[in-house]
Amino acid sequence: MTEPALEVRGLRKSFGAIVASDDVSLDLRGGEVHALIGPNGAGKSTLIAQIAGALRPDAGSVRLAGRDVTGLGTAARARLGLARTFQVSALAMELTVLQNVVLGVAGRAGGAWRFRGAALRDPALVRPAREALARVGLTGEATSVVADLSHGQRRRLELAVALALKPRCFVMDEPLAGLGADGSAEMTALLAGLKAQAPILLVEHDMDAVFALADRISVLVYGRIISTGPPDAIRADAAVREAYLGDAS
Ligand SMILES: Nc1ncnc2c1ncn2[C@@H]1O[C@H](COP(=O)(O)OP(=O)(O)OP(=O)(O)O)[C@@H](O)[C@H]1O
Repeated sequence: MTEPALEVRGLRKSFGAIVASDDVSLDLRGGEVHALIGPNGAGKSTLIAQIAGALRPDAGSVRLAGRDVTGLGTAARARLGLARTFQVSALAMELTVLQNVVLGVAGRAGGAWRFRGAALRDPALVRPAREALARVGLTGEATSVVADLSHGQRRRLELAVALALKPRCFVMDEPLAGLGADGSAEMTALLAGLKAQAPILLVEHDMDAVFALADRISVLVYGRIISTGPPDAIRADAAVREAYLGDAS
């Protein structure tokens, strides 16, 4: 069997008396969407922050494609192929759609900002940028300034920037937040197609989307994963219904 894209073992993180991650283990396998759900305060953000390298765990490990990255920060993990999206938008509002993607690729390749003009003409950067834009349906907006885009278009552009870097895995923080019904449906369809390229660890509050998209779901309650399985099994799990889904119905 191939290595999981992401492998989390025994993560622990406490804030004073609060145990926000309590011996959490999970993996993300090639080709899947693995959703992480749980009530407010269950520890989803804390877990994602440790996986992305923004927060140091008290104990446990994170492996990316078999490599132990527990001691590395966010930038190093990103360079190794972990794409964390939708947390804070890093788009340059005054630049065009295509420029944003090209400069994203150039930045990762170590290109300096002062060579921006050269980067924007370099076919080795422009080609993958255009491919990524096509993938998210923004080819027609390539020359639009980001400030003129709709919220939904900006979200797709963020995805294009991540995609152009050819990540090994995506860690997505509420990709549907703030999108209306149409935008959510569009993004959900896009994510369903993306997972073949790189698997997705997904935190999302929209349960309809989670159950439609996920191949597996892990349920986090008080910092612990109480169940992991395919959507049907999670829906039928009595402990999950009691702890979480029951609340919503
Ligand atoms: N920096 C911090 N200092 C102290 N307590 C924290 C900190 N970050 C998180 N917590 C606590 O850890 C627990 C888990 O919080 P976390 O934000 O990870 O949950 P969540 O599942 O992401 O919640 P939500 O769905 O509301 O975003 C909560 O009790 C929270 O108050």
